[in-house]
Amino acid sequence: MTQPIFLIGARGCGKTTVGEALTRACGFIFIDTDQALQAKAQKSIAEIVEEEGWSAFRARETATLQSVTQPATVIATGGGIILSPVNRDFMRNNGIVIYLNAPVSVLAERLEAFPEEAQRPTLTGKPISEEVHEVLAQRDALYRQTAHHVVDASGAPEAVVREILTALQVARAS
Ligand SMILES: Nc1ncnc2c1ncn2[C@@H]1O[C@H](COP(=O)(O)OP(=O)(O)OP(=O)(O)O)[C@@H](O)[C@H]1O
Ligand SMILES: O=C(O)C1=C[C@@H](O)[C@@H](O)[C@H](O)C1
Ligand SMILES: [Mg+2]
Repeated sequence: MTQPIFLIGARGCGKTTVGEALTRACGFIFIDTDQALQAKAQKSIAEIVEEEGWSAFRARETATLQSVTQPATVIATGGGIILSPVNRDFMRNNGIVIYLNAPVSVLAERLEAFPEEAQRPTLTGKPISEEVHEVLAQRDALYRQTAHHVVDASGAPEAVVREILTALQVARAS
């Protein structure tokens, strides 16, 4: 199996962290759309949003998603990639989509410890745990409808990788 693997989920669910570990486990190449987009723009996401607005960021995100997609690649996406129907269809039709699902309390704890504001400018202007709650309520259904597999992402990265590999093997065997 060399189909690309897309990791989707809320900010802080571990797409980047788990994606790097999954890449090592399956011998694929790792790409992170947030990192690729910032490298191409030579600006942080916070700077892009400040100078060009969220809709320009979203357009860059769609172009990045399409340009990085290739076989044998684990693609960690930005938390809002599923907002666009074009992105949702693209991922479902061009690879295997895994939703890293974690409760608000776990997400908020991780984001409070590692806010990385240059990559995660505020979406609502509210405190982190309120924002995580509000944004996940709006997006959870979109993550679920886009995913081929939903995986519990609240454990350690190695445990999440094991769950993903199990889901992929079960899918291949059936
Ligand atoms: N499974 C995990 N267990 C414990 N800590 C984790 C886990 N996954 C990620 N973290 C920590 O939580 C923080 C956020 O993780 P990460 O950057 O991988 O999330 P993300 O889903 O890529 O977020 P974003 O959508 O903003 O890119 C990191 O500092 C990381 O060390
Ligand atoms: O949840 C979101 O909408 C975002 C998540 C980050 O990964 C970045 O893609 C950006 O900060 C937007
Ligand atoms: Mg990330």
